[in-house]
Amino acid sequence: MAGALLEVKDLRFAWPGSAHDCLDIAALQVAAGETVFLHGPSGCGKSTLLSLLAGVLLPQSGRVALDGVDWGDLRPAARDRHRVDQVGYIFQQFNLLPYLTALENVLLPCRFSTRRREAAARSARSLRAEGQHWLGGMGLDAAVSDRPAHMLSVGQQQRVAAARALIGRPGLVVADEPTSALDEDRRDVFLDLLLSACAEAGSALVFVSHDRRIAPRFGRQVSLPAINRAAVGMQAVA
Ligand SMILES: Nc1ncnc2c1ncn2[C@@H]1O[C@H](COP(=O)(O)OP(=O)(O)OP(=O)(O)O)[C@@H](O)[C@H]1O
Repeated sequence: MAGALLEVKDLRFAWPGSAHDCLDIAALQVAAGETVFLHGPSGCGKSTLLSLLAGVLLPQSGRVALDGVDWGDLRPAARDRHRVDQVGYIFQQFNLLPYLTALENVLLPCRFSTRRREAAARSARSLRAEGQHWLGGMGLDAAVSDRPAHMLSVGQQQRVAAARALIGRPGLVVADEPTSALDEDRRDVFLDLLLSACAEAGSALVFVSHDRRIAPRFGRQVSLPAINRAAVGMQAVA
């Protein structure tokens, strides 16, 4: 894939103290703006792979490059900068700061990333307006934006986490099982909003879930056991 946004090549990763590789992936590429559904059974390494894609973990060998930059070539501070510039992360537990308001949570990446602050400032009259734009894009009205995160429902927190991932239009959004706490209707509404917001931002999306029913909503489906040479025998239960 020419000019892939995300490129994995000959990646091998073992958790410290483990005698076995958790992941051994010859190649995986994601194009700019592409939406990828990553699935596989519990424990097969989906969250570990997301951490490697986002430069939170480094492989023992091989290359993981985002926007042409190999995470392994960066010192820790530069890695943190590249991550906040280029990656929006939606965690399973959302990881909002509880005493900040919804809007303050959404604006956090702009505090730490000049690139995202400038991108946000180009798009709206003020950062506040841009934060509200992404909250609105995730179906949250202005009344929610000034409420502390700990006073929001689970569904609202999840939408705030998505708006925070999207502000400043990072190249890549990764989402780790963000729909696992939702019923089917709310899951579908959330996915509709997230997919349209990623399209508007021009962000690629790598979305992890056990729930294969939502797979057709994505541009591409990737079975982790199918591409992981360390996962002998896992494919049968994927
Ligand atoms: N911090 C850690 N230290 C050591 N081993 C870990 C750590 N985190 C995960 N593992 C191990 O790595 C393997 C892959 O775990 P991971 O959480 O990536 O799987 P997963 O596919 O995301 O699972 P699930 O669908 O249940 O969330 C598991 O065997 C797990 O025990």
